[in-house]
Amino acid sequence: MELHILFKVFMSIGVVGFLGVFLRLYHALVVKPNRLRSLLKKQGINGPPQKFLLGNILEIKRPRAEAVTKAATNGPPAFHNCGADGMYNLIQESAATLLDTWESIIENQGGIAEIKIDEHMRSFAGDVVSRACFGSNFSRNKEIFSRLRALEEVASKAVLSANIPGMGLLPTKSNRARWALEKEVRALILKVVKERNEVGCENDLLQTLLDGAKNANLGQDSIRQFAVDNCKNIYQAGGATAALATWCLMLLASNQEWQDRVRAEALQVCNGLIPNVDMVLKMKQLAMVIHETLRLYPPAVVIGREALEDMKFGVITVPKGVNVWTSVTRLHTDPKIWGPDAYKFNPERFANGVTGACKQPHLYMPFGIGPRVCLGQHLAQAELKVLISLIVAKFSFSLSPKYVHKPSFTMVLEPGNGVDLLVKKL
Ligand code: HEM
Repeated sequence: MELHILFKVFMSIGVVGFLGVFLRLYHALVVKPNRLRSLLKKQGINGPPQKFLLGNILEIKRPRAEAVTKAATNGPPAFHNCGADGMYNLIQESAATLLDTWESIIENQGGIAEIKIDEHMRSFAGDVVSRACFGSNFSRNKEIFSRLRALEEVASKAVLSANIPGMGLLPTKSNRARWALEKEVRALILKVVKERNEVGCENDLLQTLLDGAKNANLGQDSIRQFAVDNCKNIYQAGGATAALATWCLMLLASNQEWQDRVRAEALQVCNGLIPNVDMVLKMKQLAMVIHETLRLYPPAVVIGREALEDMKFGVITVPKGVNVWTSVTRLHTDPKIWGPDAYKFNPERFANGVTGACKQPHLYMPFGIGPRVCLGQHLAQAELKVLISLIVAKFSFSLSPKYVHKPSFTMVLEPGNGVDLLVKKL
């Protein structure tokens, strides 16, 4: 082909590409914000609505298989074919690794050790979620966790610029890093899926998800997207459980009275045995502490829904296609709902469950609400109960003077500077 023709072809591709990028930016920067602003102005709204019960019409577009919904309501055993006792054994095995590590650190440091607990909690929660939900292929799971963690860090920085429309589309350094990581995570997850399809059936959550996608009458691309989205969700959920465990230990470290109460209960109920389902159900003080931790430091700070049709919330009209976000932290710390001590750590408020603790129990939503409520809520709470009861039975701990209170939002609400504890063996 002649040189000048080649030149013309390249020029036309360039012009079309440039026009495409320009139109996308114009829509994101000018058309969309103006349309939303005028809609909200018409309704006299200055900020997003904060308090309402999320209805069924506001939905997440991602499909959820029926079998997966069953897993959400049935509790931990539905994740794997090992039964309730097997699931508790699995959690206990992961916790044992953490306890052994702490014991040897304490021994090496002469009886009392300063431990930054965040990474330990992440390994524990990651270990449980991989084994409970994805069965085999542990090393690949580890790789996915580490890439997702990197993705969370990049994405959390992008949150700062998320309010500038169109920023997510520009090939900035952080956007390029995010796109590359997203591509990598997607490829890794699809590899896990492919390997599973080749190996055949197992009886775990991954299998439930894949069967659910196949039975949902979706096209090939949607099946792959369904698998990637749901697997990503579950891997990231390990991070939420780790954050919850970290906050819970921070609160027990700074509230010695509650640490003593939880320890006395764990020693009395478990009597040196590995906690099982019945024992965990008996630990009421621990349940109260976990509820209070989830109230003050809910790892998922917002719940989002998309309006699938125009709808009304009281005086507010939500047009089809608009995403609505509810601030969980705001609902959980509103003195009108929780009383004047709303910001105080007071697990006693949950002595009679959630209904006894607040005037409108549906506004307590650490695991979300409605048909898309968290799939792993029972697993996460079981994990935490087993881990904390084993820790308090073996160690006493207080906050290190190094600790700086800095709740930060990455993909979940985490202690921004980590949590350093002074730990000694009992
Ligand atoms: C402390 C730990 C956890 C917290 C605070 C948490 C919180 C949440 C929240 C707020 C949602 C959104 C619910 C809604 O939109 O109404 C959610 C969804 C979800 N969670 Fe969790 N989660 C945790 C642990 C887990 C674990 C361990 C798993 C894995 C087994 C898991 C799996 C999921 C899945 C698959 C969804 C999506 C459900 C759907 O879209 O249908 N979560 N979680």
